[in-house]
Amino acid sequence: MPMAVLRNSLASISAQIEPRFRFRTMNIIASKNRNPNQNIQQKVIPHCQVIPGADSREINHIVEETFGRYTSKALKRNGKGVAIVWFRNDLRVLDNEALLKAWDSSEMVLPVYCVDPRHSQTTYHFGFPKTGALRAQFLIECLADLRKNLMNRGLNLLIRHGKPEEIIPSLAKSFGAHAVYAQKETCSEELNVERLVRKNLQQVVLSSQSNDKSTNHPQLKLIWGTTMYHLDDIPFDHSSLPDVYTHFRKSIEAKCTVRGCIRIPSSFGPPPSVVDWGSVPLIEQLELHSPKVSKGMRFVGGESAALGRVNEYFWKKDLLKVYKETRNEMLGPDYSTKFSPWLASGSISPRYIYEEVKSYERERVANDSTYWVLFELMWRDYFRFISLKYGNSLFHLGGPRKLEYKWSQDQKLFESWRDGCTGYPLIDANMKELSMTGFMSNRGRQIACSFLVRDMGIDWRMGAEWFETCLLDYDPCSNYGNWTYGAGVGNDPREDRYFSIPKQAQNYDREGEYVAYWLPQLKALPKERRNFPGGSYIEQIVSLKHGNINQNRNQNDSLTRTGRRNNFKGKHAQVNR
Ligand SMILES: Cc1cc2nc3c(=O)[nH]c(=O)nc-3n(C[C@H](O)[C@H](O)[C@H](O)COP(=O)(O)OP(=O)(O)OC[C@H]3O[C@@H](n4cnc5c(N)ncnc54)[C@H](O)[C@@H]3O)c2cc1C
Ligand SMILES: Nc1ncnc2c1ncn2[C@@H]1O[C@H](COP(=O)(O)OP(=O)(O)OP(=O)(O)O)[C@@H](O)[C@H]1O
Repeated sequence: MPMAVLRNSLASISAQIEPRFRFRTMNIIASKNRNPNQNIQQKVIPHCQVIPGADSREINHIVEETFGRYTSKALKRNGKGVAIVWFRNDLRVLDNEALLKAWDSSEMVLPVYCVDPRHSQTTYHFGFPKTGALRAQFLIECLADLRKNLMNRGLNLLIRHGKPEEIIPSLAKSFGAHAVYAQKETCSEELNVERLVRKNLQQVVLSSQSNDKSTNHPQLKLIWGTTMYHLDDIPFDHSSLPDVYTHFRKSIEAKCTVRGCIRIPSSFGPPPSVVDWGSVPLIEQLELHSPKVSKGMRFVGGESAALGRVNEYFWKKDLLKVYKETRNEMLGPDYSTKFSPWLASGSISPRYIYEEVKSYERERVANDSTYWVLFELMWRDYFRFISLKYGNSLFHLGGPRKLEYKWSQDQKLFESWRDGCTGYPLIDANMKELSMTGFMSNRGRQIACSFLVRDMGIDWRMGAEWFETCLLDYDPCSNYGNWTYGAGVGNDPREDRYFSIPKQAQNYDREGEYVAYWLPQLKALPKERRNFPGGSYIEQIVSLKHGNINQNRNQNDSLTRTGRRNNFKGKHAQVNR
């Protein structure tokens, strides 16, 4: 059928069908006109790409359609008085159980976000900024969007600057709130705040008409909400969680199902009467300078943008079906989903992504790629549950296995890594992308981690804390979990996960496009030399533990030992994860 006829007939069908399917059909029309791998193959990467790419009209349309799909008119609330929702890393309206429970248990919901000054302090050991400017900007956008989506559903967002343990109990007292609902966290910094909020709520005495004195303090109700599989559904107590990811995955796949996203009412209102709802903070109020992303990807914060990105990656560009083949690339928006910044801030629920994958499998295709996104989301779940099992040892030098290695804290080496001046283009390009955009591919993160800990022998916590500063998708469990894994102190069944730079460059940046994008001085070199520039680039700060880069231009996996550092025991296997 000629394309114009196909387009007309699809458009006329789409006019007669349900809005949800109409929207997707139009996307099929768009994607039928182009090669789905076009962006991946051409690799003409413009200077700065906004993610998602859709304009605000299109995003609003997606948000309206999606919210409509998850709205139920049959929901009725059953409570009395006021309940507070304390938003933390769950900055969304859809599939937010804390919000729904607060609505259900009250006549009025007060949604609150506390801009915690501790997030503007420094990381635990090495004193880097706790939140870099790029993530701060992303979070500011998340808050603005959350407020907008709450207002569209009859509420607002109260924004206060200060510690939750001071603000929340004081609001509970002023509004006579009987309960505070919030998403449960698992790491000690957040647990400490939960403990203090609960303690201070105990000091608040409500002038309740109830005779039952035990219910006279506002209750803190912590709701599980971060993972794809619910904590209550996994087939083991967290203390007996399998240490090895594959055992964990097989067990949950065999024994659990993912719960459906919850339905929401058409309005969460009315809101309580509030004199001043507070403004969304300006970046300067967080003592940071406004960041400008001039190159690479610029992620837009918020639930609306997150829904836009899911729509773009799955339906509009039709990229889900090739995810497994492209996910190890490093350049541009299309090789992987880029969902992580929104998942980390809770702007999107992993269960929503699960449901979209299942719809895609029904409506388009089910293959290894569609499964693999869920496989990766199970990694995310795994690290979250591992943090429950191992507590603070995830952050300790010896990791969950309490292994002792000799680590260096050489400042000069560390700074060359951090600033992207090691003399290894693949490392330098990745580190520049991280500091300029707040993002780095999974491939890049594994290589940069391996280089820091294995080639430089640097204390892995320095790398993890630098990632904590910079990453838009910083999540304590995924970040420290992956770092302990990469440093060989986590639960990796392989003894030594060494990533050889020559081999990684050959496999994942053969033409040197990635390094030339971030290090334009390499553009003039022949493609095959960009990753191996020799004297045309800055001097290498260390030699590689396995295989000198200059000797290995055409050699994939030389195991020449330089003997420079030998901090690790065990066999040095080179791996491709
Ligand atoms: C040293 C190191 C540090 C990391 N720190 C973080 C972090 O702080 N926050 C974070 O979200 N991810 C972290 N990751 C995991 C992974 O690199 C990112 O989740 C991924 O690159 C995000 O891009 P994406 O959304 O396009 O991923 P996709 O490839 O599209 O994967 C889909 C989703 O699966 C999840 N996922 C994929 N790989 C992993 C993984 N290895 N561990 C946990 N979840 C995964 C993410 O939620 C991701 O959004 C780290 C990995 C390494 C090696
Ligand atoms: N959300 C988080 N982000 C970053 N780091 C975190 C987070 N939660 C906890 N940590 C880290 O967990 C560690 C807790 O260390 P802390 O000293 O308080 O406890 P501990 O287990 O008693 O350690 P130690 O026995 O070494 O004193 C710190 O490194 C802290 O930064």
